[in-house]
Parts: sequence; structure tokens; C-alpha cells
Amino acid sequence: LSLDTVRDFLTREEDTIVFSLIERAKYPLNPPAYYVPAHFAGLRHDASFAELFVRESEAVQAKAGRYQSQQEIPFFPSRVRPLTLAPPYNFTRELYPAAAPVNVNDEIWRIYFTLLLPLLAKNGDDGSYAATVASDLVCLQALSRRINYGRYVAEVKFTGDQQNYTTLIRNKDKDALMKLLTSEAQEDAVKRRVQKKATVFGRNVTLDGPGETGDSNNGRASFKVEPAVVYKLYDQWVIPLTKKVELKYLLRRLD
Ligand SMILES: O=C(O)C(=O)C[C@]1(C(=O)O)C=C[C@@H](O)C=C1
Repeated sequence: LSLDTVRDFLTREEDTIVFSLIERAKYPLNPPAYYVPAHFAGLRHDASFAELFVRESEAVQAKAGRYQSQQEIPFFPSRVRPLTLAPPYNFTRELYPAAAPVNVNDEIWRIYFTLLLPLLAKNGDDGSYAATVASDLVCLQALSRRINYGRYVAEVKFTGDQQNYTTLIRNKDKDALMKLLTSEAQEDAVKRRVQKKATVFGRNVTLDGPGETGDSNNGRASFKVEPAVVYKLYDQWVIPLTKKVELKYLLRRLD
């Protein structure tokens, strides 16, 4: 692990995130998928349809060994059984054991459904609830993997500057730790790049015309996901939450 390789990982995750948002934006909001509790098949469930879908999907993916990788953290760990259908994998364990479980999945969950989804999907209900929540799951997993990868970034930063980090961790000086782990130039580059990716990946491809600026109706560009929304997602949630994960990880790095 080096700062370059962890940044390469984050850069590649941007593609996954932007594509997953484009897929979710294909469907309208479909509010009944999020009603709590869900009523269907004559039953009153203890959660929304979206949550039930995620729980069941995670259980299946756990059996296939998905969470044997430290890069993947389930949203409902208590429901994930260690029993596996897959052969044992040999994932390398690069994280410091006491800090490895750090994650902000609860916050990602809340922000995704209450703040992001309304920016992403148009109002409406076309009834395609299963496809819709399947695309929510892909978004949630991509965001979770990216944000909780802050653990790896923090590990690299800690090992690269042990003396300074150790002092600040011992003093529990959160403000100074936050300052030390922050690179504003890097954050700016990330935000501008994801916005650009949204314009490149989200434009309509046609055989005639250059297609450089999305579908031009009356000269106004339109994209499958608003590039400004992707910028905002990173600016307000993805980067701040990644930094929160980095800080939480560092605070446990000497335990
Ligand atoms: O690349 C880094 O150094 C990171 O810590 C990651 C990240 C990000 O979330 O993209 C977070 C904090 C830094 O200020 C810059 C970028």
C-alpha cells in the first residue's frame, strides 16, 4: 500500500459510483419501495421493502464470501452469517486489527435515502420496485466501499508519518489530526474529476453529431445524472465521510 495505490483505488471507485448513480436515475423515485413498514403479501414487515431487499441480498452475498474481504462491510452485519458456500479466500489483511472494523455505514444509509435519492431520481412511480432497490443496493455498496476505504488511506498516512500521527493520536487531538490528513488540492481534483466523469459517462451517445455535451434540446445539455449533483455528493458527503472514517481509524490505531 502507498498513497498512490490507495488514490488509484479511490479514482477507480469513482467510475463505479458514477455508473451506479446513472443506473438508479433511470427509475423514478418509486416511493412505495421505501415506506416503513412495508405491507405486502398480506404481511406487515418490520422494515421497508428496500431494507428487506438489502438484508436478504447481503445474506446471500455473505454466503458467497463477499465480506471475507475487509474492503466490504455489510449494512446489516448482525444478519450476516459466517457460513459460506464459497472456498476460503486468501485476502490480505492490510489494516490494523483494532481499527479495521471502523465504518460509517449507518450514516451512509441515512444520507443515501433522505438526501441523495431525492436529488437523483425524478418524482414518480412506475412500479418497478425490485429493479429500483437492486440499483439502490449497488449504489450503497459502491459508496460504502469508497468511503470506508478511508481506513486504508489512514493506514498509509499513519505509516508514512508515524511520529507526528502518534503524538496527535495519544493527545486525542482530533482537529490537528484532521488538518494533517487533509489535502485540499487533492479534494479539489477529486471533485472536479467526478463532475467531469458524470458529463462523459452520462451523455447520450448518438451516431450523428459530436455528442460532446449530452443531448442538446434547444441547446441545453442534459445528462443522465446532473454533473453538479455528483460534485455536490462528493463535496458534502463522500469526502467528509471518508475523512471521518480516516479520523476514527487513526484514533484506534494505537489500541
Ligand atoms: O487522497 C487522500 O489523501 C485522502 O485522504 C482522500 C480524500 C478523499 O476523500 O478523496 C480525503 C481527504 C483528503 O483531504 C483528500 C482526499
